Amino acid sequence: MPVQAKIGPSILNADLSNLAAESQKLLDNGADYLHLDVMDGTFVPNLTFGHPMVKSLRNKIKTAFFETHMMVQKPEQWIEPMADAGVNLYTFHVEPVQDVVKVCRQVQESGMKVGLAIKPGTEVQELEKYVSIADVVLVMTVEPGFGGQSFMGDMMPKVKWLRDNYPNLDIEVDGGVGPKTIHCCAEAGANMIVSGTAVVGASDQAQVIREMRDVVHSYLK
Ligand SMILES: O=C(CO)[C@H](O)[C@H](O)COP(=O)(O)O
Ligand SMILES: [Fe+2]
Repeated sequence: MPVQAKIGPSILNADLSNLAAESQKLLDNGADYLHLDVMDGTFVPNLTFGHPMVKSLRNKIKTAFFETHMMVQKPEQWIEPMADAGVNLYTFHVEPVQDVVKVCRQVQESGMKVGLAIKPGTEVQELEKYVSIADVVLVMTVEPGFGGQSFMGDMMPKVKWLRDNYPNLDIEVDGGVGPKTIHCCAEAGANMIVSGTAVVGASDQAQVIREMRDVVHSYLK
């Protein structure tokens, strides 16, 4: 099936004390899914929230598609709690994991889709052996850990390599993506766009989301 253009705002830099309202606003403004950044203070030098928060959010927002971006040292540890919390797509980094295939299977057996993420320093070919089992691959365009960083355009060859080799793969980019950087992401072949600061901080969220989706759509064959 041909891939679709989807915009998934990251709530990392939103007002987390008001997460349900902030999330609902993003969805009302046209977000296709929510990207929830989970950090454990070990895999990355920052700490956010875990499954209790995601479960509370799910209790308020029943139907939206939730992705958790697991920036954690032991992704296998959080599969069951996140499935129970109502997560739809469990995206984890391959770097700290010994047996990526096994963790992918565990995620899928728990009822979630599985995404595989790579940090800027990781070769895209690392993903090649897992593409057939992954539902989504995520190419980080900043060093994971913090929102509001500058987009790394030199990650685009990874996206292009994936799109050239896997025309029907869901390819996600995350980090510093907004109206100024969406064109090169879309041209390289990304179709799932995570955008935090540029969307959350916009005076007209709906317009920014629509603009980015239109740009991605224009590059899809
Ligand atoms: O995974 C992340 C950081 O590790 C965030 O999803 C990402 O940084 C989004 O925020 P922004 O668009 O502000 O960069
Ligand atoms: Fe993220």
